[in-house]
Amino acid sequence: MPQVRVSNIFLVGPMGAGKTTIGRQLAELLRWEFVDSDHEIEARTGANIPWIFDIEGETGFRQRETLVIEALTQRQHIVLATGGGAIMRAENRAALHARGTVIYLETPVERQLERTARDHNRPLLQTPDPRAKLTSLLAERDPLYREVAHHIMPTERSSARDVAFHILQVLGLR
Ligand SMILES: Nc1ncnc2c1ncn2[C@@H]1O[C@H](COP(=O)(O)OP(=O)(O)OP(=O)(O)O)[C@@H](O)[C@H]1O
Ligand SMILES: O=C(O)C1=C[C@@H](O)[C@@H](O)[C@H](O)C1
Ligand SMILES: [Mg+2]
Repeated sequence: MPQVRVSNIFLVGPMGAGKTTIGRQLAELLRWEFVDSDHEIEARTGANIPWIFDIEGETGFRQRETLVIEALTQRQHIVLATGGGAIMRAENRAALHARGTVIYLETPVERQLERTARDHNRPLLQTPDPRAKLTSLLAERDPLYREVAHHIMPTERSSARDVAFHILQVLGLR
């Protein structure tokens, strides 16, 4: 089968999977532009994510997210870190799958908890039991991450740097 040329890399996965961290490193290694859909939503709205959730609810945030995914996936040679819930809408999954190579950063709940413990910018984790929340989100979303992905990369036992190199290797980019 002829190798398909990779023109974009889209990272999907749960909170704390390392999408932002690994995405930045990939972009640097490839000399491509790095874009983070959460940051883009904040920049376009002029408000941070907790504020958007407070004022517009999760539904308002998801509408903004779909507009941003639709716009960003039309670019070329970008590494895009998506928000953890970006795969919830079928239209987002369709745009991601068709317009780039989608990598699922597969990460167990224990690692997600460790990696998100010090950060309060994730409204869905402002709950008395973040472990239970991450567990139920992953149960609901894991099938969708798998559905949209072209490749699945475990992040549990590797540093962000090693995951980035492994992705380049799998995609034949180094
Ligand atoms: N493979 C890894 N090993 C150890 N730590 C990691 C790894 N990947 C990311 N981290 C660390 O975990 C934290 C969360 O990572 P990051 O913000 O990149 O996750 P994310 O997937 O973008 O989350 P979100 O969906 O909430 O935006 C950061 O402090 C980062 O340095
Ligand atoms: O998992 C989620 O639904 C979210 C993840 C973050 O990246 C942000 O997009 C927001 O906090 C929602
Ligand atoms: Mg992120």
